[in-house]
Amino acid sequence: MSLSLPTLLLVDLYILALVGVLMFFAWYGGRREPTLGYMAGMLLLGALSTFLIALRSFGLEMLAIVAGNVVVMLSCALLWTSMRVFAGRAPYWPGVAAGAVLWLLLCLWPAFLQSMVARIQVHSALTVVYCLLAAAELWRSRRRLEVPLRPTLALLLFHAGFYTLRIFVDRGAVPGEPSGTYTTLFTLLVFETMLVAVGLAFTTLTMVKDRAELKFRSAALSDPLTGIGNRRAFMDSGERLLRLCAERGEPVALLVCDLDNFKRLNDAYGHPVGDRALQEFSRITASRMRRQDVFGRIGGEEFACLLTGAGTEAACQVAERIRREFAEVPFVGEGLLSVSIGVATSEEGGYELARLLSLADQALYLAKAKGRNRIELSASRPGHEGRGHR
Ligand SMILES: Nc1nc2c(ncn2[C@@H]2O[C@H](COP(=O)(O)OP(=O)(O)OP(=O)(O)O)[C@@H](O)[C@H]2O)c(=O)[nH]1
Repeated sequence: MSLSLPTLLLVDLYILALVGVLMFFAWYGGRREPTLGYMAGMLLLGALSTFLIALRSFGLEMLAIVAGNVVVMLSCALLWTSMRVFAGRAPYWPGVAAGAVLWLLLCLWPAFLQSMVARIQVHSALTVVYCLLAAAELWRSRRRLEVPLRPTLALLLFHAGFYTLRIFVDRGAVPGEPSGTYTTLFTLLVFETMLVAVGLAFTTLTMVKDRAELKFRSAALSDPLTGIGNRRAFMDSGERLLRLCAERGEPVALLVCDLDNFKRLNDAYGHPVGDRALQEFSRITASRMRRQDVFGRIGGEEFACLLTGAGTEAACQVAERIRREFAEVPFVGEGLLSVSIGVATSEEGGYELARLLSLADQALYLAKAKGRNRIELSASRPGHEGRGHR
């Protein structure tokens, strides 16, 4: 099977323009994610460069060599910029222009213009540099980005490798010799570049979509005021943790914490002060949690903590530290800040979250009834009276 170069150039032009336009609409019609905007620019400039390079067959050699390659360099630079903005950095415009400017300057030098090998080597080297820069942008931010980057990185490195090979292999069309080898190489090059560009468009779109989903998911699970998990997050993670602990036979304790007289605090000092109290409580309690524990805001001024490996005594110690530390926070309206905590453990409630919550709620109710700013244990065990701690 043989591929005719003019046909391939036509297909290349059509595909890059089509994917570029689709990418443009993905950017324009969506949330104007800049990564997609630069990627659309990369594809549309790619299509334009194919058009300019194809003009060579119509005798417009200089236009193809000078303008065609300037556009290629700008297209590569936009690929790098697309990855750069995805990684959260601003575009670096001198870097974007550098490849195109260098090409233009070299074209002022007749020896360069006349040497096909030199042109191939410079063109390939600049392509490799932009691809490696794009890959480096993703690689340096790989931990922060939290979405799969491997397909994009693989395509960038494959393309960089392909063009590195070209530097050593492609000698261009040798005058006086049949141009068969050069044409085959060039055809392969156009084909590879087209596939990589389309592949990158697809993987970039996927990365952007994955990140948006991640953002929505974490927004749906976190409480914007305190930054900790909300009720849904607590219930989801709590159920998971309880299943794990049940399998291991590990004890678990649940603390349900409710700030005291919170309505009075709000009424006396205003909601912003109430909000600060909630933030302060979250900060103190979060600092008492271990990595495997689950902590969340399950209601307006109600919080819950699931403590792994904790029996009654350990749970009461943690609860008492939280209660004391919160009561000692220097705050407006001295004497107003306090918390009541109800404690239930897997010993009496088993590993069912709803049951543990109900037992801890009963204990909390007892704590409120006994004057607030105290800790009460669930009284569900036979012969066990709710015990107050203060
Ligand atoms: N500032 C602020 N207030 C909130 C928020 N969510 C709920 N509240 C308030 O918390 C108060 C809860 O009041 P109550 O349920 O009567 O509880 P309380 O005043 O703490 O009384 P006890 O629990 O019995 O000590 C209400 O006034 C709510 O408006 C919030 O995000 N910010």
